[in-house]
Amino acid sequence: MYAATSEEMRRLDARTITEIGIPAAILMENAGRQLACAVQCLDRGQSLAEGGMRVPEGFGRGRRPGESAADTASCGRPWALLVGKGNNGGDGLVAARHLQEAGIPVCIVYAHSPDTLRGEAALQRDIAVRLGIPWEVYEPGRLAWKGCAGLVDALLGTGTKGAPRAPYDALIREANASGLPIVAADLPSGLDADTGEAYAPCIAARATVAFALPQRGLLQHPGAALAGEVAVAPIGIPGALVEDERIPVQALTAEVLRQSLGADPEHARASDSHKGTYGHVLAAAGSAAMSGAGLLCSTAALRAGAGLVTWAVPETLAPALAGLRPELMLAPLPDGGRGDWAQVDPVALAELAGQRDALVLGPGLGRFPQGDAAWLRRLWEALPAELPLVLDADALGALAEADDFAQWPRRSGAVVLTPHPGEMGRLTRTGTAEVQRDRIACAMRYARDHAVTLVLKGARTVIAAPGGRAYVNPTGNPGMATGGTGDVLSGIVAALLAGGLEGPAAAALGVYLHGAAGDRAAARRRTPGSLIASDVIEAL
Ligand SMILES: NC(=O)C1=CN([C@@H]2O[C@H](COP(=O)(O)OP(=O)(O)OC[C@H]3O[C@@H](n4cnc5c(N)ncnc54)[C@H](O)[C@@H]3O)[C@@H](O)[C@H]2O)[C@@H](O)CC1
Ligand SMILES: [K+]
Repeated sequence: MYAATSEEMRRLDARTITEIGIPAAILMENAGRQLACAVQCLDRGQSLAEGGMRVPEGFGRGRRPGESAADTASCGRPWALLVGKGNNGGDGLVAARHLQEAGIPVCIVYAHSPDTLRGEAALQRDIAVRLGIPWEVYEPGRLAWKGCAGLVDALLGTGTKGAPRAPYDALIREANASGLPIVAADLPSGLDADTGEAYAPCIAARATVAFALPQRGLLQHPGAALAGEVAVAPIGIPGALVEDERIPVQALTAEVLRQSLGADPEHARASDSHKGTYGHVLAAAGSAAMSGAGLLCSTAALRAGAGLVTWAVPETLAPALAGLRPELMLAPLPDGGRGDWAQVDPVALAELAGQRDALVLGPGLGRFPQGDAAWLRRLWEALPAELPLVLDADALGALAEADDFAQWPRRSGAVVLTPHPGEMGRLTRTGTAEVQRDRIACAMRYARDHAVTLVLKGARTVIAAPGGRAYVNPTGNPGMATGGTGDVLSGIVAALLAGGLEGPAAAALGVYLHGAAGDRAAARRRTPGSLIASDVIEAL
């Protein structure tokens, strides 16, 4: 499912109106009707999914502590529709009419005088007046919130620029403080539609109805949390136009994996296959203090379906690591008796890797005292150009030391980088906060500029392909924020590369399976906090 920027959405709306000839009032009618439908779900004590609305994979959410299914039933109390002066407000006015028709009491609260509405929104205002729907204009501190069943946030939509100004700011604060369930029209007011960044203040919604396509900002935190459960509602924008717009960002689903990326989440195997069919991974990972990272990475590669996995280690460490996992082969590399990677010749590692189908480098390597970028560059140049490569953890630290990575010789094989936000901040020479501010754009830019597949980890991991497309993963849970899960992911991706998938497909499928395994593993435990990385491997 595509996720649009506000500019892409504006273009789609405009083309639907001008090229196809569907009047704007019809789009608004469809949007408002779907918004009313969501209110009716909550009014019946149902989630949007339970009420039959289309909630894509990963867009649902459980109830927060203290919430019950029944706490949204109106019991004769009105739903207040908070209406801004743009078209988002117009959607709210349409919803008010449909709710009144359905016998649900409503009242309209205009942020500004209703005289300020224009176009289709003004049309809806006039209809609401003729139908006798009660209304008032917001005055700070004067609203009787306690008498309401819930709120509809139709204040600001995709036409918003920057933080909500008066009177929206005060109204949003009062709405959040009321504790009432809020259904947001298109996106929570105060959310940056493109980045998912929340301005102060921002509506914290129980549910959001995204019109036609979800905004990009709904895919990333904090937007994803502030939107609550998200239903994506068709409003009449033709699918052919959406395809024609060539929107680069998609929410990852099993269907997107199969259709856009040619990767099968079911991982079916041909009956006449053999271990050679599934490739041989070389995992260069682990050191004296962090041998577990190497074990997790190579075991995950086995569980993810690699035909064979060899674990390369500095030779001094090999005796202690032999036999930890009987299915693994061990490749000791001369280390001058020091037991660390800094003494291992990168050319020797490249020779070993050249006989395999994919190399994963990085988990638990330890940082080298100096010159690690030079070490990595020597390896990069010694490796066969077509060999698929995953760089993770300490290998990314080494890469971040290089001033000229964009000028390194391009590889014909896949290169997948799997940074967490801190590592990404170092790779981009910005910082974690800057990366997190607009994760999707940051990942897309890096992938394009460096011709790599970039996996930006964290809640709602972003997979950006060198060709410009990006995918946002819905699977996974906070229990996976524990040491070693990253090592597991890089092992999985390496296995999928060795099995023959392209970089973006291997990365997207790997992230998806990793999260899904984490979800299964968390479901088996009493609290997600007790999840450990080995559980994720066992759940693969
Ligand atoms: N034809 C269309 O374009 C459709 C649009 N629809 C709705 O229309 C919305 C977009 O409508 P608009 O483009 O009118 O914009 P909005 O309804 O998002 O509101 C923009 C209004 O808020 C003001 N504003 C902008 N930034 C502000 C800020 N930071 N603080 C306070 N006020 C601010 C603007 O001056 C403008 O009056 C969508 O989100 C969707 O809900 C739907 O009705 C479907 C069809
Ligand atoms: K809104």
